[in-house]
Amino acid sequence: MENAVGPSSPPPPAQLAEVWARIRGRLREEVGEVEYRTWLRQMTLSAIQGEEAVVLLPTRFLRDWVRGHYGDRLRALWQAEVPSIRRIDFRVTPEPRAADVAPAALPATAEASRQPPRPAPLRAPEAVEAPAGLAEPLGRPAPAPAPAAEPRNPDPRGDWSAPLDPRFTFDTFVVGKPNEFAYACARRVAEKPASPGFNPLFLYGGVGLGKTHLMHAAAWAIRDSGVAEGRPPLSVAYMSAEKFMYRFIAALRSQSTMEFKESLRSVDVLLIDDLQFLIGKDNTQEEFFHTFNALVDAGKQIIVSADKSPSDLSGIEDRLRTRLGCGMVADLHATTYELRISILQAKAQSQGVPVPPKVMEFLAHKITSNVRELEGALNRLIAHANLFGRPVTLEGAQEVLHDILRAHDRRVTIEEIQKRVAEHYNIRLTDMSSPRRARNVARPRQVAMYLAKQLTSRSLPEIGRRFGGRDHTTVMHAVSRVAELMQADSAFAEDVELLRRMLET
Ligand SMILES: Nc1ncnc2c1ncn2[C@@H]1O[C@H](COP(=O)(O)OP(=O)(O)OP(=O)(O)O)[C@@H](O)[C@H]1O
Repeated sequence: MENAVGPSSPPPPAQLAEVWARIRGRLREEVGEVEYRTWLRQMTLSAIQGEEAVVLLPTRFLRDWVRGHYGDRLRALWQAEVPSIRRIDFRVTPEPRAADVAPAALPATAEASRQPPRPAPLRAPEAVEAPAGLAEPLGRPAPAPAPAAEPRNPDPRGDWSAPLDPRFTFDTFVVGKPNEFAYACARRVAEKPASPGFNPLFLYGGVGLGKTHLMHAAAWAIRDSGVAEGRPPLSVAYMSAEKFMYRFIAALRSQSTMEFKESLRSVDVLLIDDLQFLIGKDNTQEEFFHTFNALVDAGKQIIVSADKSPSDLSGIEDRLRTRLGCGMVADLHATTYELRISILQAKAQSQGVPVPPKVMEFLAHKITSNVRELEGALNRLIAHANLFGRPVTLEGAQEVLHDILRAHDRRVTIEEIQKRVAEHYNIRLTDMSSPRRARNVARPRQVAMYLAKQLTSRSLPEIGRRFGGRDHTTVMHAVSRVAELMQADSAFAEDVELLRRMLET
């Protein structure tokens, strides 16, 4: 469903750079800023060779780590964009970097000499910058896949499940008080899909608490439910609400809405993640509403996730809200200390690395915001221990995680930052999340985003969400713009520094 280019051939280089930027962006959103920066930032796309994407990493250690931990996910993301790509070949970047010299001049390192000659490297941007003059009301990148790059489902019963995350199964989900109800509902749906009272299953809760994990787990189970008896896997379509909107708009532009509708309505299970991003998009909501009805009427299961319950989602049409709430609504609560400990134990065990209980207690006390961050911190510790061949210790943890821990110690919330900045510039608090772009509102908003990045450990996507559902590229743009302005304008810099000091004390 997520395919952005034709199934048979890779796109031309310019489009490929965009595809790669999208894949990295998606990964960054999924793993969070800390994990992305630690492991994935230095990844470059070298070439497409037949069914393989060649991805370079600067060291052997990083290459092995990325291949082991993100290899399947990257392959799934590639396949969703370019179905002809079936494998990823992770290699170590030769010295000097292939970008700087012609392939013939590459030194014959043992690594390089085992590998086939490398076509000219493709350098993709780190992330898509926020386009100037954005037309889209919430400040996300304009939805503009060219008609030529339209998604096509080669086979309506084909493998829609490629974008499902192989790590997100029931087996790897740790159950505790805060999520046991949602877990039980997902299990029930997996056992008896589309039963009345459980269709749709609407999962909601704060950032990084396991909504996506649970919806994927249910989808995997439904998909493979008949396989043991020799039946083929069922078809599952998974996409974010944002992607649904992009695809729908692209289909409208290329006059292929019928195909879009038919292909979607032919799936057995439909998963829509982060439904809050459909807010205010009337046409898309209308289309979603019809797809929703068609699937439920045909006895297919729908699972939806959002950051709020149906009744609290503003900007959603009433009839859709009613439809969304008419199945089972289950929330995932903030984690407890006990659940965080259990999750850490399970994750450490699955990686086969001994982590002393003291370190787990320390992490569970310090990193309380969400599971994604907790997981990212643990992964970082384990990687450092592997890298230097040392055991994980409390002292080591304090050193390795000092940046994350510092941010958590300050305990400044994004809401406090927004409030302080709004007061300081004398604008309304609601303007922090409004679509207004007048300079007198937009600049303070950028300052607040900048401070949120500096003073909290929230990832860019999380910050974007708190500012009216904006995209992470908008936050990135705000952060660099404010930094630039601070360099150029000392009065502005003093102002921002003053705000920072007020918030820190
Ligand atoms: N109970 C749990 N057991 C094991 N892993 C968990 C649990 N809850 C969350 N995680 C892990 O935390 C990470 C974030 O979870 P997930 O992506 O499902 O969160 P989410 O609620 O969908 O977040 P978002 O609001 O950002 O979409 C994933 O790696 C997931 O596997």
